Amino acid sequence: MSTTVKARTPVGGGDGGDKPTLLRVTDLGVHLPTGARSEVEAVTSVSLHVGRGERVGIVGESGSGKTVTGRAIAGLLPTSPRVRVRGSIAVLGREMVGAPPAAWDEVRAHTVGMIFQDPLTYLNPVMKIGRQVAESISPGRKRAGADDAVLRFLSLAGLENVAEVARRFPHELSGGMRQRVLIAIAIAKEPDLLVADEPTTALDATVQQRVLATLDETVAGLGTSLILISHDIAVVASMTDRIYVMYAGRVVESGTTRAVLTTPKHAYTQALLRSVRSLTDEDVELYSIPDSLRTEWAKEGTDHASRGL
Ligand SMILES: Nc1ncnc2c1ncn2[C@@H]1O[C@H](COP(=O)(O)OP(=O)(O)OP(=O)(O)O)[C@@H](O)[C@H]1O
Repeated sequence: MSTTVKARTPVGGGDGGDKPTLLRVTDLGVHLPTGARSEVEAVTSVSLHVGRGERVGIVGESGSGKTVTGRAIAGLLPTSPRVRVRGSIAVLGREMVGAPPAAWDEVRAHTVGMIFQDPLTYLNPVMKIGRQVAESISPGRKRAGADDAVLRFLSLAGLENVAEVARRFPHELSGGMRQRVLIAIAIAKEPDLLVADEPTTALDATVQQRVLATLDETVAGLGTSLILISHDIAVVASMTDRIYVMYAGRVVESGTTRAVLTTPKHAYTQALLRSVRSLTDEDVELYSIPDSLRTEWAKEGTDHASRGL
């Protein structure tokens, strides 16, 4: 267990149905080319929704289709004509499957932002941090004082000495600072929805906790909806209202975070929960796990591989 972020109290009635829908994905399928004549169906029949201000987790093991789902939602799948997307991705009611690149540019400029795992891949190595944040700020706000806004977003993303940070290049910052810069760049667009794909996986445990806490506070402060993608169910659990569990390209279980954690129905979810932890007292308190379930898990052991899953 690596996180000490406080357990999140679910919002509303739990299934998100009481929140105005910001994003509705229906029966999403994504085929990606893997060679000259081969392809993989990376995502099959995925349906999910996110309400305004809601936080949703997508969890599953490596290769289960989380990233492809997140990239599809942000319109960031590879651009090859051999990439086939079917089903529906409705952003604020607007259908985006089959939409032209300009429509996706507009959605990414105002509505959907994405934070990736590896900041160095996404930051421009030869551009100062301040300018990279400034380029994310909408033109109207820029006129109102670009420098102040840059410093404000860097500060909102949990960075200190922001004037100094703004003058630096990406390689002059630590991994945790770079990840915070990515958060600043993403929130500078003031999106309605942030898709954070394994935002802290590359960081060590202590930095991970701090960056997660910052992400938590930032989206709460701005009222931004969040899709948090992680292989680590503990990270997702502590930050989200609802969870979708993916396995082999499909959603195999979904529900409120509490329900999925305490009464997982699908064998894969049960295995995922067993595999991520030997429960400590802190976990039990953090996730409000009932004693009965703790005892049951303890009896079953933690090695899901031996169960052939
Ligand atoms: N650009 C790509 N081209 C071809 N196949 C891809 C591409 N990206 C992902 N895939 C395949 O799509 C499937 C789903 O991958 P995806 O990256 O979404 O999984 P994931 O759950 O995010 O895993 P991880 O946690 O390792 O990132 C896998 O079979 C993967 O090999």
